[in-house]
Amino acid sequence: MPRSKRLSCGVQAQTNPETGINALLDVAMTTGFDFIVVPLAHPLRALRNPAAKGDAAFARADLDLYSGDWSSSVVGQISSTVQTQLDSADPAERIKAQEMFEQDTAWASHISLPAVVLPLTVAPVAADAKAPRSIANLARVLSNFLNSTLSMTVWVRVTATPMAGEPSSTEANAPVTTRAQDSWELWNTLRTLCGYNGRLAVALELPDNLPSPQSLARWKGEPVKGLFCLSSSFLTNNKGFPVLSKRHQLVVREFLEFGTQVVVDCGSNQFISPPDAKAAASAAAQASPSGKGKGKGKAAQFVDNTTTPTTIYENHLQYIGHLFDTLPALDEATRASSSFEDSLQAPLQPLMDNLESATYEVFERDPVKYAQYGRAVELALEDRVPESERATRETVIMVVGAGRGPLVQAALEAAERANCKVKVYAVEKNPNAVATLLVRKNEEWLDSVEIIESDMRAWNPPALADILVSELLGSFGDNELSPECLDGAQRLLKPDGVSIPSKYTSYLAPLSSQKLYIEVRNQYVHFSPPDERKAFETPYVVLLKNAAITNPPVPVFTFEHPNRAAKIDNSRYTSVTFTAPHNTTLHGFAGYFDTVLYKDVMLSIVPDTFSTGMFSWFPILFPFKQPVSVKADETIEIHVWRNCTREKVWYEWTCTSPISLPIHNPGGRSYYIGL
Ligand SMILES: C[S@@+](CC[C@H](N)C(=O)[O-])C[C@H]1O[C@@H](n2cnc3c(N)ncnc32)[C@H](O)[C@@H]1O
Repeated sequence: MPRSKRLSCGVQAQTNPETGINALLDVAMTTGFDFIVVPLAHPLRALRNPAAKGDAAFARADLDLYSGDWSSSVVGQISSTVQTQLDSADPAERIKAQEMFEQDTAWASHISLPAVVLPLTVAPVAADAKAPRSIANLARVLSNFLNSTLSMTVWVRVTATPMAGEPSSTEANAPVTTRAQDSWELWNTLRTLCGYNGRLAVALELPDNLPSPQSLARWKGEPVKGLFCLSSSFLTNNKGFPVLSKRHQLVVREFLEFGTQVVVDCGSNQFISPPDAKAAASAAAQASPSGKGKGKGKAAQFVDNTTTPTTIYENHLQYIGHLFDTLPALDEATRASSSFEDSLQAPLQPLMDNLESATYEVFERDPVKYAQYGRAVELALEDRVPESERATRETVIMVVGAGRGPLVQAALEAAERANCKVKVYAVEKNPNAVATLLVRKNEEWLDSVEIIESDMRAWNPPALADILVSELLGSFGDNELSPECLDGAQRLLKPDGVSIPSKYTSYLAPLSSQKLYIEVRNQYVHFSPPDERKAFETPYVVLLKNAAITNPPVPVFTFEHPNRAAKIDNSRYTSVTFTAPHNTTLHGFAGYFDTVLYKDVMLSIVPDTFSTGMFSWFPILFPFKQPVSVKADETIEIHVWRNCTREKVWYEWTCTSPISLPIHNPGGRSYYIGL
């Protein structure tokens, strides 16, 4: 099945000062690239004096390209000297760097570029340095820019380096007086100083020598918009084509799955376009009917003064295209849910609210959930009724919270498979869903099913049930009040009756995600009146994509049914600890659940035991009000409470190590589930 997201690939190349940017863009577009990355400053005018009048000529003339090309096909690169000089000890150098930065960004805004690249070099620091190099002034100047523009994204270009404690590839040769800096740390500092601005993103450069998979995994929670592949990282295969090492391939594929744009960085090679580059480009376009560089078998053209360029790095582009095309096919579940990736949803409240038709329809498309329920009912019937009595003895099944009837249907089919005579009661409190149930009874189920419009906690049944089937589970297991509803409904069950599900457990894991932190912060507008505190004291259902889970999830709360305790107490409290595998910044924790329907028939959204193909539930996010910096090997301690009164259930949560945060949602002041 084809992927829905398309590949977007750019090229970073030098322009010929004589023929200019339009020739480069023509050749890049003819090759099939989507955009080019070029310095904002004109190559011949880069040595400039921004303070001097008339120096605006530093830039490329905006007349070189149509405005549509500037705004869709060009990413500008800010002068790389700026970032180091902005924090120079020399005030004159600092001021000049600020002027250059402002000149670059003002010009980029003038020509409406969609993004600019800000190189952030990771220079080695003195081995005895207490802190990495300062970037405070860079962050201040950058913040001022980000707060003054509404549309442009800044891609902070950093090389992927080993994390603290891991040897760097250059360390062997480096003088002992210096140590390598960690680019993730530098980025983490920069985005923190810039107040987590949503238009600040990462352009990650893959060095020829890749750091460990663990070092690279940290970028999973960061907004990596661009992945820069150096032309020097490409090897030549035995057919003469450029290919990447296995490890590079793996990393590029992972980022392609994220929808990251790839940029082939041609380094400092000069690509000299001929004076009639347009003619050459259109000739190339004719040779390649799609005009998208599909010509086969040509070696990448290194263009120099003596060669007529028609394409640049065509085979490199084809190779990236090949990596994209051979990504694993998306299964039905992934395709169905891809539009929900990293998008926050309020958890359902099926008890307090009446679900809509479209919500039921989404549930009913799940190919796994109902099959597992059917299997569980079938096994329970076989266990309860001796084979000789199955055709004659009527077994009572109650589906409580029947919705539009998929579990009723699954139970009937299970009974048929088990050759068992059953009477099914479908209990539902949503009158709109009951209307559908009645139609299905009249047209499909007839006398085998009775429809009861009632709250399951209030209905008085004509007979007790052998099997009580329900699906009242949320992403955190108990968060849609399955415990309270089933405790109220277990009167309907025979003393030896079976509840499906019989047990469910919630899990949590620490999470790092700039994207989700910013999304939560932006939620304040959805509260009336707008309220940032509420935004951070609300859990959200979210299909996690641009998020890094730092440690495997651990169990939190378990509920079992029926619950025959003399006094039922569904309040819970637990604290869980993790050891940070590396330096990171936490933005909350992810919640999951698994459930035992019957014996070994399970459903799970816990990553390690996930029920493949199921898409009824996404994880839940419990955000932290403020990012929490954690050092490798430090203890992360998270506390969660489930609180109950007669009217409502709510969670409170906090973190007490490595720092303490205020308790989130005390008394359920921002978020609760109504009973
Ligand atoms: C998550 S939906 C599941 C619906 C259906 N069983 C399915 O799998 O598609 C939960 C259903 O339980 C119903 N429900 C929740 N609490 C209930 C209660 N106390 N009594 C009766 N129905 C309830 C809701 O209206 C909703 O239709």
